[in-house]
Amino acid sequence: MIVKICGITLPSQAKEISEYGADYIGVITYPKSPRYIGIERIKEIKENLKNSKLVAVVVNPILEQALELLNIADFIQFHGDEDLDFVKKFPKNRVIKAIRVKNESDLEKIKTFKNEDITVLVDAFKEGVYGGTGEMIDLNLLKKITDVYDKVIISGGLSETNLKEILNHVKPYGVDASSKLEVSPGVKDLDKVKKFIDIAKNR
Ligand SMILES: O=C(O)c1ccccc1N[C@@H]1O[C@H](COP(=O)(O)O)[C@@H](O)[C@H]1O
Repeated sequence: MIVKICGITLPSQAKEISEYGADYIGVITYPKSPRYIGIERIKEIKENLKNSKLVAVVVNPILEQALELLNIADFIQFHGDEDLDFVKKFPKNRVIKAIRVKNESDLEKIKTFKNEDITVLVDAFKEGVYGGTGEMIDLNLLKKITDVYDKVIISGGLSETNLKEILNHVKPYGVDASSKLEVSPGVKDLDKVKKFIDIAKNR
């Protein structure tokens, strides 16, 4: 199972979390996020990754900017209102399409990307906030989602205190956490991060 730790802003923390075994390290390129970092800091973080892949999280990007990010990042995560036509302009094996889930009707959106073999990340929907909300998707809905598609990374309020229970109910393609593992926006609590990775890796 893929373990992604997102909202990383500090190269030193990227290094330590990568060395501890995170498969993916996520950075936020959305300027309105308190975890936003610019291209130079993204490059510094990339230089500090051991075996982890770098995921650049975007929200409704300009096409050229998003394509440029793929010169640095291994994956681009579309976390806004991007539709399938836009997402298909990118190599599908380097794309993660985030779907902010409100209710069961969003299963149709997930199937749309499943039909194109595009990896999906599900996050909790919150009006007016694109991500990093710390809010969870209902566990029964998460079960329905992971029954519909095997290439789903689950996110939204995941933490070292709730992950074990969640994994007793669902076996997702991956897990992704950010705000619940922080001491402040963009600054991770490394003990919490390590506990999260240990639980996800069942070690
Ligand atoms: O983290 C953010 O600030 C953010 C801003 C805009 C789009 C996505 C963002 N983060 C993504 O949201 C998930 C879930 O976050 P959380 O664990 O509930 O805090 C996070 O993993 C990022 O991929």
